[in-house]
This record gives sequence, C-alpha cells and structure tokens, in this order.
Amino acid sequence: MSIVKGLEGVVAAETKISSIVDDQLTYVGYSIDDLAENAKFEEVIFLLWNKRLPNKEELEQLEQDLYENMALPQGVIDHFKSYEIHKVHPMGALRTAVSLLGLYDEEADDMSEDANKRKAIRLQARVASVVSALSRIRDGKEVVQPKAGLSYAANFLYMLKGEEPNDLEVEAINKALVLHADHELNASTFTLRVCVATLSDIYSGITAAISALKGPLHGGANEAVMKMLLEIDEVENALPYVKEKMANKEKIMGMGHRVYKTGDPRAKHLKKMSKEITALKGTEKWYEMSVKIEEFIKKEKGLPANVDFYSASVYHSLGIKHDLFTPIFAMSRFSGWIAHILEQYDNNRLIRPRAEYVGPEKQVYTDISER
Ligand SMILES: CC(=O)SCCNC(=O)CCNC(=O)[C@H](O)C(C)(C)COP(=O)(O)OP(=O)(O)OC[C@H]1O[C@@H](n2cnc3c(N)ncnc32)[C@H](O)[C@@H]1OP(=O)(O)O
Ligand SMILES: O=C([O-])CC(=O)C(=O)O
Repeated sequence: MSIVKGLEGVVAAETKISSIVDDQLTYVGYSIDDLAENAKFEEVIFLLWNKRLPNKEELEQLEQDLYENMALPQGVIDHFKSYEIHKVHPMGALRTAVSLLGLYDEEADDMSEDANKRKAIRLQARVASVVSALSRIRDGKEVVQPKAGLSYAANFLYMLKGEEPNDLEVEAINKALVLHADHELNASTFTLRVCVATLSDIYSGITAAISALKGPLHGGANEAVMKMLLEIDEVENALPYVKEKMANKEKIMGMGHRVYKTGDPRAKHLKKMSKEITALKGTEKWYEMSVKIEEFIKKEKGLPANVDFYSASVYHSLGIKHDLFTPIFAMSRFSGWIAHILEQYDNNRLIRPRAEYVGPEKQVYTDISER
C-alpha cells in the first residue's frame, strides 16, 4: 500500500458543485470573480443547490422561505441560557446547537428528497439566527427576531446588532458569504461526506463539518489571523514579528493553501473590501499590516494569502467579535455543505479507505498480575 500523507492530490469524489482549476474557483461553472462582484448570497445558495441561477420568482421564493424559517425553537434559546455561554467558544456552541436543532426537527431522520430539501432551508435559515442569538445571549442582550424584507446578509447583521446595517456593511457581509460558500473537497466538506456516506442524516453531517471547520488550520484561521494582528499592534512591528515567527518555524495564519499555489482567488476581493472598509472606519492599520505580511511571506516563502487572511480585518472593522469570525464562515459554508450532502446521497458509496499498520506485531497477552 502507498500512503499519501494528508491525502494531497488524491481525487476522492466527483462533484458538480465547485471546481478549482489553475488557481481559479468556479461555482457550477460561474467564476467566483463574477459572483463576488454581482451576486446576492441567496442566488449562490440556489445555484449550489439547483446547479443553475434562479429567476426572479425563484429567488423571491427562496428569500421568503429563508426568512420564514429563521425563528429558533424556544428550546434552543433556553439551551443557550442554561450554561455559561460566555465561557465557551461560539464554534462549540454552534456545533451543539445544530445537533440540538436536529432533535427539534420531526423530519430529522426522514431521508426522502423532499424532506431533505425542507431541512436544507431550515438549517440555512437558522444558522444565521443561532450565531446572532448566541452572541446576544452571552452579552446579556435580548434575542432579535429577523425582519421581513431584509436580505440574508442584512438580517444576520440586524439580528446580531439589533439595528439595521448600512449598505457597505451589507455589501461586505454578502461578499464574504458568497466567497466562503463552497470550496470543492476541503477538510470540513470531506468530513461531512464521510459522515453522510454512511447514510447518516443531514444534521449529523453538518455537525461533523462544523467540528472540522473549527480548527485553526482550516476555518479557525480567520480568528487566529486577528489574534496575530492584535499581537503585532502597529504596522512597523509587522515584519519583525513574522520574521521571528518564521525563525521559530511557526506558521503565519491566513497564509498558504493546500491547493492554491499562486494565489487564492477569493483573497483579492476581501483585500479590496478590507482596504475600503478600514479606510471608512478609521482602522487602516489592520489593512496596512496585513499587506506587509502578505508581501513578505509571498516573497520569502512563495506562499499566497488565503480566504481567511483579509476577512479578519474586514470583520474586525465591522465591529464583529473575533470569535464569531469562524461561525460566520460556517454560516456561509452551510450552503456548500448542504449541496455536498445532497450530491453524496444522490450517488452514494460508503467512504472507507485503508490504513497501513506500523505498530508492534506478534504480541502475546499476559495476565494483568504479570504486567
Ligand atoms: C479556509 C481554509 O481552510 S484556508 C487555510 C487556512 N489555514 C491557515 O491559514 C493556517 C496556515 N496555513 C497552513 O497551516 C498551511 O498552509 C495549510 C494547512 C493551509 C496547508 O497545509 P499543507 O498543504 O499541508 O502544507 P504544509 O503545512 O505541509 O506546509 C508546506 C510547507 O510550507 C510551509 N508553510 C505552509 N503554510 C505556512 C504558513 N502559513 N506559514 C509559514 N509556513 C508555512 C510549511 O512550514 C512547510 O514548509 P517546509 O516544507 O519548509 O517544512
Ligand atoms: O479548500 C481548502 O483546503 C480550504 C479552503 O480554502 C476552504 O475550505 O475554503
């Protein structure tokens, strides 16, 4: 048996959802650049789930369905109030909340296509409410109900902050949601496919995926980037800081990627947004620091900035708490995860690779009194 460590380069599934070729990302054949500039996140959800863009009526119907399904079961709100939520990481709270939502869903184990489509809407709608509710509850604030007529991005910010966001704030979150929606067979999507290929349910799959996204080598990197920027604090400290990290063989968060070698096509959109929003909010130093780090690491190690790098300064400048950065990534990625679950069910085979045993052999059992 030959082992490919980290499964690098191994092709383990066929997909019609997204593709990375020559460092270009497409969703169902549409360039991420086109979508980031023009699309509403709701259009991307429809695209990933139906493999075509919606017409006006279909989009309005999806928006209405999402809005109508945003309210959380009271049991989930009560659950958030039942433990010291301010002491746990929101990704842990989100992971448990999704599992709990499954217990409130009478169709959780109904594997029919129609039931799965209804659950898809419920999950996508409710993740925005879960992230905003857990944030408000830990801050001792009332949970805010969604508002009719607001887009998904605007409603998330409205439920999070309790006031309607301005156009630039909505544009920033909408763009981030579009850019994070899907990414071929990344670690969390692979985890989810392994899970649902046993014919386990959609809630189990998403719970598994959240668990994988949480780690700092994957979705958790956006929060780690902000932690690094805060440690650096001033633009002139950026290069001495990263030089020291590299001398200690430590990784620079938000840099590098398993698949992209020349650049992550999503990063430039977030970089542009970071420049714009930090200028507007008077937080330019986070953008300037990020540019210095990006240029240095590219020159020294040839590593590109990934999607998590500039999202940090964007979210920070929107006044979002740093431990909500990865839950926001998850909120967007729900759309891609759900598409992958439905695709896996459509053409399923159990995923079960092999491992090469390298431990001791021919051991002889001895009685416990002799050990
Ligand atoms: C949404 C996402 O999940 S995007 C990725 C988010 N993760 C991060 O930003 C964390 C930082 N980046 C990394 O840890 C890596 O680049 C990963 C996990 C993204 C990809 O990892 P892999 O493809 O397994 O690359 P691996 O970790 O083996 O690194 C290969 C080489 O590049 C170096 N390298 C990779 N990333 C970095 C980095 N961020 N900083 C410094 N060096 C790095 C490694 O030290 C290694 O160098 P060596 O060959 O001299 O030992
Ligand atoms: O594809 C990957 O390995 C990680 C990534 O960028 C993502 O999930 O968006």
